[in-house]
Amino acid sequence: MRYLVIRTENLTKMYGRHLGVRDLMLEVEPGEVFGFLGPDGSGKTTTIRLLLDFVRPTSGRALVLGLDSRQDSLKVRRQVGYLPGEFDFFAHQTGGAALRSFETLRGKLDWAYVDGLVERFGLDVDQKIGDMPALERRKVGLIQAFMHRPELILLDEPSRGLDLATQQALYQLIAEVRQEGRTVFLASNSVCEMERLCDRAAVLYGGQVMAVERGVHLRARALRRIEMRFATPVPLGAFDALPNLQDLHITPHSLSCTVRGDPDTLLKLASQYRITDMLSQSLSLEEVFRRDYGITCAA
Ligand SMILES: Nc1ncnc2c1ncn2[C@@H]1O[C@H](COP(=O)(O)OP(=O)(O)OP(=O)(O)O)[C@@H](O)[C@H]1O
Repeated sequence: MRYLVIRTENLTKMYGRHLGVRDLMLEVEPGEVFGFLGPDGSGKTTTIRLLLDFVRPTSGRALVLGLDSRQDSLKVRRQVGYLPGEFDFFAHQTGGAALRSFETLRGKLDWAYVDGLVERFGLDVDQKIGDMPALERRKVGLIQAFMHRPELILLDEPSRGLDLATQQALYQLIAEVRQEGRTVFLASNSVCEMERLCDRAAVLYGGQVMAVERGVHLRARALRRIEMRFATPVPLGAFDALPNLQDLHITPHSLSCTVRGDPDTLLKLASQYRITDMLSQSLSLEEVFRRDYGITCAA
């Protein structure tokens, strides 16, 4: 069987009668940045917690780094890097002491690498975590997720609460991890982040995967707003047969519509008439996903 960094087979979690996630069939390849895109409550955190055996599946199973997430949960937790949605551990310790504590969990660390991360994120390692502002606590969370150079890093809403400099440092780090052939699983509700960082993204909605898109092809779902003016009257039904038009509004001398994907057929048909003016404007991916899945772009 082909090696996958994450494989889930009909992974389902019910919280009593309340759905967490249903029938997830995820396949994450080595070396990719895999996005997990969905609005709040769609099941992103539940999925990550299932992968780490913090919650138990109702049915189905997950393999992480080739290990069964339940039977080998300790090995999985030791080997992966994980940024939880909220990082609130070691409140009584300084940032530096907390990072050292992770060595017992994860085995010998390369401290030159860890110190480099501390410097890049600008963390004050002498401050007690309990006294830190939320941003500094997030930095501790990020550093501990990357510090042991894991093969797989699970990030739950990593940009939440970050300032621009920290976000840039994070994006750079993710790019480096990818270059080294390691894998990142990134849960986020930001389409912008997905498009920017991910090789592929699964779109999660209501606990189910709606689609898996290549990052660059997130654009293939693109929507374009097109407006045209015509010198001579155009029959009102002239464009009715085109399947990829939405919001079509036509008068004898003008047309406005939203085109999904390639505008070629519209342009060929319209060119039968004399066009005096034209406007084409790409709608953002945010708008694309808002229309498709009701997802909004937070970043
Ligand atoms: N412990 C729990 N008990 C009952 N329902 C839960 C529990 N944890 C999560 N849920 C429900 O499962 C669904 C998925 O939640 P989950 O937190 O995984 O989504 P999410 O996409 O990570 O959203 P968020 O970003 O808001 O955490 C939601 O409807 C949520 O209310």
